[in-house]
Amino acid sequence: MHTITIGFIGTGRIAKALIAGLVRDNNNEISGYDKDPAVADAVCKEFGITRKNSMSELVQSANCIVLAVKPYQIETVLEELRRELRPDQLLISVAAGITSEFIRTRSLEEMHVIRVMPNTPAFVGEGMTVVSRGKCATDADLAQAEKIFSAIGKVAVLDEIHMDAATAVSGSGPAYMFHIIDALAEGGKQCGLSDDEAVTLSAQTMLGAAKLVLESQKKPAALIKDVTTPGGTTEAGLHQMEAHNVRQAMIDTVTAAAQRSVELKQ
Ligand SMILES: NC(=O)C1=CN([C@@H]2O[C@H](COP(=O)(O)OP(=O)(O)OC[C@H]3O[C@@H](n4cnc5c(N)ncnc54)[C@H](O)[C@@H]3O)[C@@H](O)[C@H]2O)C=CC1
Ligand SMILES: O=C(O)[C@@H]1CCC=N1
Repeated sequence: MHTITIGFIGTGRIAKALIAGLVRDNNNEISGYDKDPAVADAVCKEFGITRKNSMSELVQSANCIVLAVKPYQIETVLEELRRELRPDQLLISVAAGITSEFIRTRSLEEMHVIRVMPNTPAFVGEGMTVVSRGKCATDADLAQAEKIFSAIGKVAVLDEIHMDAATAVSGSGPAYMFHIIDALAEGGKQCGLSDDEAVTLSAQTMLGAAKLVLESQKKPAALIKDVTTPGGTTEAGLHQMEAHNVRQAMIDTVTAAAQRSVELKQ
């Protein structure tokens, strides 16, 4: 199989989750550079990847470069990077809100850019990654990106116009799911479970429910019916969810995150 050399600029939290998943694929040769040497050191040692001492060193040795710095740091990184880049390299950005055109116009005119929105469950091979193609990226580039990210979970290819929505649902989504797991567990504790028991019951229930949605042909509303006995326990619980308008709270959560993604472009 063809080896892909992937270089990470920024080895912070999302890079770490991606690297943890990507090292399991032997076709990848991974390196990392972070301006904070302690951060780079820790990740490179933990996952046995090559630590580069400069951005220049990293760019020279990689055919796929992943920008994994904060959105506001992208412009500075590109200023330093553009002199080193080659048009045969693939530039992948995971930065929320930053468009592929912003990246192309600040790198090389003909740069092949792919914008990606991953999420932290990549760490355990259950990532959801949304991929979109920049102006000069080819079918082969898109296929390459799909191949890389399919090693760490599911991949969806969407037009870039949908990136704000994708960021709000699956990029930020794990945080909302952790919040719900924590709240479900807290309810369990208030009803007498220990902390560990409550978190296990809650998290495994989230996992199983998600799997059922993905693997059964049923819609969530039909699956709710399968759990709910008229006059039973689920119905009593669902009345509370409706009284507190949990559904609307989740919708507002996603629209606020998507709006923030729009603002990050400015
Ligand atoms: N954390 C998450 O769940 C997700 C984050 N993202 C995106 O990933 C990007 C990174 O986010 P996090 O990993 O959460 O942030 P982070 O702060 O944990 O990591 C960013 C890293 O970049 C390094 N860095 C900053 N400037 C640099 C430079 N000039 N050269 C080399 N390294 C530099 C920092 O030292 C830091 O270690 C952001 O743009 C974010 O929008 C996307 C999807 C999910
Ligand atoms: O909170 C953020 O802005 C980033 C993007 C998606 C997840 N974390």
